[in-house]
Amino acid sequence: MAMQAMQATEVQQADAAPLMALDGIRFAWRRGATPVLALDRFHIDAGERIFVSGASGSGKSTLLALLAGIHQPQAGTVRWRGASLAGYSGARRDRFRADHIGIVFQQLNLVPYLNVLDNVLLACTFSAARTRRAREQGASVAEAAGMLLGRLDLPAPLWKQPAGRLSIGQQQRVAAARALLGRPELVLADEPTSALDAARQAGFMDLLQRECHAAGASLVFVSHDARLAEGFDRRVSIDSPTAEATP
Ligand SMILES: Nc1ncnc2c1ncn2[C@@H]1O[C@H](COP(=O)(O)OP(=O)(O)OP(=O)(O)O)[C@@H](O)[C@H]1O
Repeated sequence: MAMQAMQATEVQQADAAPLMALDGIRFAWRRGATPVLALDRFHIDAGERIFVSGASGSGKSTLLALLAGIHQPQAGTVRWRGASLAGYSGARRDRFRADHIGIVFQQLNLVPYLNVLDNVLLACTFSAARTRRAREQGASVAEAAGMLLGRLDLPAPLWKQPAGRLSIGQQQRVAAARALLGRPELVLADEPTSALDAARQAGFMDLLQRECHAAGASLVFVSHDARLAEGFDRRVSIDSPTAEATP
């Protein structure tokens, strides 16, 4: 009975915890060097859309790498639904990322010689959980990918084209579809609009926010361009040395 009560309490705590919580974070590239990122508190609630601004070199990409479990801080805690990632091996962090996080990189990171559809399907290659959730979105993973591509204004005639032959704007939408396939709980975007003109930037921001909302995903979008912050639930600046990123 006592055990059942304890398990119930743990479940309640996990439910109450933010989706992701960074506390007391200090990250330096070399041991003993001055931290390039110092964040006292950065919490992400489920479904929340956060815009992170900061000057070039302020640590925005570093923050995303910590959220994605690519790097680990020298001090502080990174928790996912209340559970610390600190004891995870590299392989377990890779699996955690594949299962729960969609990433749109600054350089997009598409495989140029693979076709559009295969680039999107890569999201599920390393994750049974993403594959299962994608199948719930469509009759098959490929159908779910096609539905997403369609909603992102990439019609079927483009799907068999090598990704490297698409325009930058089209490639950005392919990268967004890959990040969203299989409904990850968290989407991270690292200045993916920097190569677009203002009108296309606005269009892409609308699409990304709309699709994250439809999937129930939280979104952390980093950019030095504060004009893109419209429509987000919260804005956070990481320019100050120990940014306090509370609502
Ligand atoms: N692999 C690395 N090794 C050593 N230092 C690095 C490495 N990557 C980034 N840095 C340094 O860490 C600091 C933060 O870099 P980061 O890329 O996180 O900043 P950013 O805010 O994303 O910049 P930008 O807006 O220009 O992309 C910078 O001083 C940068 O030079």
